[in-house]
Amino acid sequence: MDKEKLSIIKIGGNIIEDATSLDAFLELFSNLEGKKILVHGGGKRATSIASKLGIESKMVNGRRITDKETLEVITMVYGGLVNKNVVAKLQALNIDAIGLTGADINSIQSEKRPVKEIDFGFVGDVKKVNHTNIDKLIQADFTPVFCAITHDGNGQLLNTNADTITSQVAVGMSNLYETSIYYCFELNGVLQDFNDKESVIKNINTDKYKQLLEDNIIVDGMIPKIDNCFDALQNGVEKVHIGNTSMFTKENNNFTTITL
Ligand SMILES: Nc1ncnc2c1ncn2[C@@H]1O[C@H](COP(=O)(O)OP(=O)(O)O)[C@@H](O)[C@H]1O
Ligand SMILES: CC(=O)N[C@@H](CCC(=O)OP(=O)(O)O)C(=O)O
Repeated sequence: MDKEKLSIIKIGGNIIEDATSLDAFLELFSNLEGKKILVHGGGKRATSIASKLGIESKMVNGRRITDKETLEVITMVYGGLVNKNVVAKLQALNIDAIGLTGADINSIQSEKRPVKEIDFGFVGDVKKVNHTNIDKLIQADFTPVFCAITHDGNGQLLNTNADTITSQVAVGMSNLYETSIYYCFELNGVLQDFNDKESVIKNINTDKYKQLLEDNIIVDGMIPKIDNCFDALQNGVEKVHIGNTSMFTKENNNFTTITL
């Protein structure tokens, strides 16, 4: 029997910072048919609030060095401020959303990243997604909204990149569903020429990716994002797309699809 479809949609920090695009996105998300999960970032907001508190933010390879104080900030910002506002806005759109960290219903367990050349502090690498518990919420017609926080099973919260949460939750849920990932951000897709917002690369496979990296067309945060896409596809996820906030609507066919 064919598996039922499940869409896992991620919104990045730039969308969260722009109330108009966030509201427009949430409206489209609320109209999306079928079972769905939302994952949100919020790195920009964490950086600005940390700065107001006199805490400097340090990123290495797109990942936040998370000391004890920074962990407190990200817990308040991702788990509280951003997550609860998104949930409240979805409730206003008649979506019965439930906000979660990975500690809630033991949904995402991770392991503190081992210290090698860099000590990332309280950053977690995902070890186990509890697809059974997450599915209990979905089956009850709740819409899970995940923030970028996981736990280690021993009472420690850990900061985990929202793109990674997305791919790992999708991999876990692909035990039960035919899963598709939509990474939504402020651009139309992965661009061939960063100065031309219409130069969307329609398809990227492993060979094309190698070439784009060599040519320095894909840089910065896009590198770990696409690495997460390939990881998801290699581990059971059916489809992965990168595009703007309306990419999952029928009218929009201008986005990037990642294939192996
Ligand atoms: N070729 C490219 N096309 C589009 N974006 C790119 C490209 N190369 C690098 N990027 C960068 O990747 C960023 C998206 O990744 P990321 O920083 O993880 O953002 P988010 O978490 O908001 O999705 C874009 O804002 C852009 O600056
Ligand atoms: C470990 C790590 O780097 N975690 C990220 C989690 C938030 C995130 O991923 O937010 P965006 O999607 O908005 O970038 C961070 O603290 O920035």
